[in-house]
Amino acid sequence: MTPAPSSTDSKGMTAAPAHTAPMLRRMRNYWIATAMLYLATMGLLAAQVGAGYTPRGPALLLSVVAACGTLAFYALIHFSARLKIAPDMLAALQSLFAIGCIIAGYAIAGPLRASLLSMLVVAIAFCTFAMHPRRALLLAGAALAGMAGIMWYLQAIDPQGHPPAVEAMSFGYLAAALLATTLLASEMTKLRRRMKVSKQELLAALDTIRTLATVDELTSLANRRHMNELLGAEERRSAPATSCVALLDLDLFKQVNDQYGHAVGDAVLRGFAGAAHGALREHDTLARWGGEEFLLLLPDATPQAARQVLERIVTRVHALQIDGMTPARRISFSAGLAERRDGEPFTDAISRADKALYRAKAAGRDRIEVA
Ligand SMILES: Nc1nc2c(ncn2[C@@H]2O[C@H](COP(=O)(O)OP(=O)(O)OP(=O)(O)O)[C@@H](O)[C@H]2O)c(=O)[nH]1
Repeated sequence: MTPAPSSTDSKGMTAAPAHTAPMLRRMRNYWIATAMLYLATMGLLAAQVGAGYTPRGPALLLSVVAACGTLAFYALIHFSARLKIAPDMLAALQSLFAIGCIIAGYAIAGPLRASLLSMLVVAIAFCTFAMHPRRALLLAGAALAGMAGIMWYLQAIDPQGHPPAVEAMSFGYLAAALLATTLLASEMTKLRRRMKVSKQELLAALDTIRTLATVDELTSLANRRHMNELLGAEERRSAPATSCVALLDLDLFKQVNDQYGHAVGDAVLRGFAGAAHGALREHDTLARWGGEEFLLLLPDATPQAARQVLERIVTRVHALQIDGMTPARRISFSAGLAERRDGEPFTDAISRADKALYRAKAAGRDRIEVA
């Protein structure tokens, strides 16, 4: 039998799964396991025939039916997507076929028939893992009904060979084993589902943590921690290349807060981040370094190229219009730009950029100073 992988939503509902490549591979793997089980059973059946416990004709017929059915199911798995057979349905059909074979085996097994009951338990355990618990329960019911039918038939036509009391007690054992297997396996299924949901929740939490660890909440730019990681990675980069860093600081931002309120101040920070981000080259990174201060990393950039990027930012920031601020109030920033010297740690380059920024502020703001 081929377990049908299925997806479970947040409410625990099981959706019909699509025929994905890994799922087909899994179905084929289960098919191989099932085919080996059939092969082993046929070998045992042949041994029973050899020992004279089982009649040759019915045993041969059952073996042929089992082999043809197994091959037919391989083809059905292969073409299941094209034939639009849901994996769950395929698993149910395979289970029914296996149950049918086992019941027929029981009918012809003679004194060894009780051994076939254990195979039925295995088949039902497979079903419970493979499909929705309700469907597995139905199949277990069908298996029990089928066994009850064949046992009744056998004791009716051959009470000597199949004493009614023995058949009834065997049925009792079978019913108890199937019930226990179904309950245990459905508990396992519930456990697996819970683990799957927990795994999804953990992955979502990990995603949130990763975002919190790298992104500044207000501006959605890289945060200081992430920028430090990027600077470290850039320092470790083997290719000798010229990189630049720039510190950007909004001008007279305290006045914005005081005059328009903190919420407008926040909107200015977001507006600045969006405008600046749009002016960057593909591999540049702008991070919120602190309050209204930003650090720009420009890998593989000469000071001239870095300056061009900063000037693009200036143009965009000057054009910013923030809701709640008088249109005449222009947003501006000052910047200190420094080239990273060969092999120098970024902290040194940033420190020079900071001094250049200080000079830009001292010189009247709204300007770029190169270290
Ligand atoms: N709205 C808002 N304000 C912030 C945030 N972080 C820092 N600030 C404010 O930014 C202001 C920075 O003020 P200052 O350091 O005096 O600098 P400035 O007014 O920009 O003056 P210069 O840098 O000299 O041009 C302070 O009033 C901080 O409260 C924030 O997340 N949101």
